[in-house]
Amino acid sequence: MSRSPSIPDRPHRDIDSDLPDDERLEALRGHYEDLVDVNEQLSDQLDDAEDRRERLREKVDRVERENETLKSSSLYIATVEDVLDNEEVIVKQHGNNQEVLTEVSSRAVDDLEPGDRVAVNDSFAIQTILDAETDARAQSMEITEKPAVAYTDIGGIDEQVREVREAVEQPLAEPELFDEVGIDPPSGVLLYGPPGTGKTMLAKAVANETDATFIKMAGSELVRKFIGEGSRLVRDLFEMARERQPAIIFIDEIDAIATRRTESKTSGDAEVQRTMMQLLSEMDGFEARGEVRIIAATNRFDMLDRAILRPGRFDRLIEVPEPDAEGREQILEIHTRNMNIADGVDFAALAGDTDGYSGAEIESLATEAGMFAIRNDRDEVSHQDFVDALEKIEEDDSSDVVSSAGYFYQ
Ligand SMILES: Nc1ncnc2c1ncn2[C@@H]1O[C@H](COP(=O)(O)OP(=O)(O)OP(=O)(O)O)[C@@H](O)[C@H]1O
Repeated sequence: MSRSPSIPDRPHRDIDSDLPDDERLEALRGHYEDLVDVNEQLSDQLDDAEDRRERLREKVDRVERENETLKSSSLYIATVEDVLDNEEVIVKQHGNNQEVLTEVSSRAVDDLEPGDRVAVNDSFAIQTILDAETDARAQSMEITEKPAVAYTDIGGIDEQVREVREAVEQPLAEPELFDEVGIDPPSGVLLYGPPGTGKTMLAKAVANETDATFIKMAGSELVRKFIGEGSRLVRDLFEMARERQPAIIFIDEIDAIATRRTESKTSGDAEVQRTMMQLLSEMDGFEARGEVRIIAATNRFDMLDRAILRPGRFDRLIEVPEPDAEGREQILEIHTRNMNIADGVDFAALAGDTDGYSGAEIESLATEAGMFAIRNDRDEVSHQDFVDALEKIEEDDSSDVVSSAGYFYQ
């Protein structure tokens, strides 16, 4: 706090009454000038004090108003859509989907990100950012405005890319085609196949190509991490997609919530069952020609409850298999695009040596080969680096088997 300025001393002069008249007059004039000086200083100080009082009064008014608003009104929940440069954000109120541009303080703007849930008052001023704990929804969903995956980043599954484009991209990009012909596009697309073959990539690539928001939820997390909240979160997932449409909902590991019904009736099973029923009812009430498309993925097709495969639900099944030799070569080329590759690296031969490798494993092979080059002080990756990397991966894999077997038999 600034200290008040000190009050100037009252000017004082002893004027000798015996002085000749002209000298006394001179002394009195000097005294008068001192008085005028002090008067000016005091009047400046008074102006300053009045300014300060005005500023304080404004501050008190503002705090009182904020206090009143907080006391008197309920707050509404909204989602931050966009944070602009000039301390403004766009929020969308839940329920009526009204989009509003609102100002925030420079302090608060740094804490806000698109996708955050906030509480706003009647005039849409943001009062609180709902933290992650209040907001399991934010934690359970991964929302990406524009995923950085293109179709050209996906190798070896051209046929699957074509099918997904037809079932997901076309209804979003050219809905009139379906209107004209008078058919509904597939409601949901189920990608199934071994881990690491590009299912998530495919879903992200369609979102990217169609400028749709990508909203991912992992089935396994719904049943393990957000126990008791599964069905609410599924409802939120669809609501979020409608708010942000065009959107692609991607439910990974759908088998975790859509397993075949077992005989056991534990409370955990009942909870999973409720989550699945919510998913089915969301899908049944869904506008097939709308701007939200649903993709799910599983590595355990055999375990799925057939109820989710009925027409109007996941009615387009696309198998994403492990890549064949040609596919592996393409994937190797994709993952070495930004690497400094020496002449003489034979991708076709490497593809032949990696039978049974998934796309994800081929990506690790490329990274491992790069590590060999670095270890040997080279900035170019040679064919031998790939061969060494392959050997290391196979060794690591076989020691994994030994250790897991050891653990199993303990
Ligand atoms: N067909 C592919 N082409 C290029 N890269 C691939 C391919 N498949 C997998 N990858 C690489 O592996 C990573 C993991 O792939 P992705 O997450 O799409 O697999 P997934 O099939 O969804 O696996 P999971 O079933 O384990 O979720 C990708 O980020 C990518 O780098």
